[in-house]
Amino acid sequence: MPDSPPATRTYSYLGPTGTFTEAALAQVPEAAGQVWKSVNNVGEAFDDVTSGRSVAAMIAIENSVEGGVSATQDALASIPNLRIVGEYLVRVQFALVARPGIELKDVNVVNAHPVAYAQCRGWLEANLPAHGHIPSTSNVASALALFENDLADAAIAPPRIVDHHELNVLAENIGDNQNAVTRFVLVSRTNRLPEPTGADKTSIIAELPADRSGALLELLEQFSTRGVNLSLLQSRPIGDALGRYRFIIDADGHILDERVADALLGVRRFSPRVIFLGSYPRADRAQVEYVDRYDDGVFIEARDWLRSLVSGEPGA
Ligand SMILES: O=C(O)C(=O)C[C@]1(C(=O)O)C=C[C@@H](O)C=C1
Repeated sequence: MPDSPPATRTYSYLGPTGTFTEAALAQVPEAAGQVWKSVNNVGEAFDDVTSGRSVAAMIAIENSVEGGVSATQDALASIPNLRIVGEYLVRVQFALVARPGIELKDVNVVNAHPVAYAQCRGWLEANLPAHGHIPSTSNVASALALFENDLADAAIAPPRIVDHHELNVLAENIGDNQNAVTRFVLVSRTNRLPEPTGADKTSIIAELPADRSGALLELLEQFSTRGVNLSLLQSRPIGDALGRYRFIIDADGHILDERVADALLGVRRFSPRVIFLGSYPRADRAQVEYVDRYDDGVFIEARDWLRSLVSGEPGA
């Protein structure tokens, strides 16, 4: 009997087609040929994953100019059983686009996704100092809205939008930093850990014990005393009272690396709430560097030594 074809899998992404999020999803080999579901916001993407409608969602988590995407970070802290299984980088460049007939001098109001708007603030202040801003759900939705209503005169959008829609570029490269990059994560409900590659990242969210002086230092010591480098440390308000924060942490290495596992045990002993978001290959595939005394073998040898002392092995 012939094998039945494998069931198609659905991946959610912030659409419509042409967004940077879609460009990030295009980097996922397993998503090729599967169903790509365009959603209007990050909440909808997470909902697709938790309900099982999608096997995974591609979500923007950090921009090199604007910083962390708070909607993503807060959702990861509040929705249980989510895992980051991959990381992808997309260079972001923006153009100011408008319908034919509109010139730069006619622009009073601009449609833009808030994260994109924040990355073009300098250009807007210099070139359209009196402009108004209407937030849109994505970089492509901003441009398409120009065909749906007259609320704005122009939109901030990816430059290639003009290949697919009747729009003109009023200004190219309006981002304040020409090297801007957005970091995306593929989020799923799986409990399976991606294999360690030697070029991995581990993401967690940890809260500090209340009213303890030096608590943040103690949290960071869990990593530094095991030779684990951090590539992200960001605070987000927990939201229930002033002065209460949780910390989003990206650590170099995989949970199956002894030094990372040991650091996580330390965090778990100390923090009232720790969320493990996943260990996954780094987008840049850069090998994690660490000094020899934090190698797996050193941890294993020390544990074996302790075990032999406890079990009373002769010569221990
Ligand atoms: O994917 C898109 O194009 C988006 O509109 C989303 C998004 C984001 O959420 O950060 C993605 C990349 C850019 O930095 C700005 C906006």
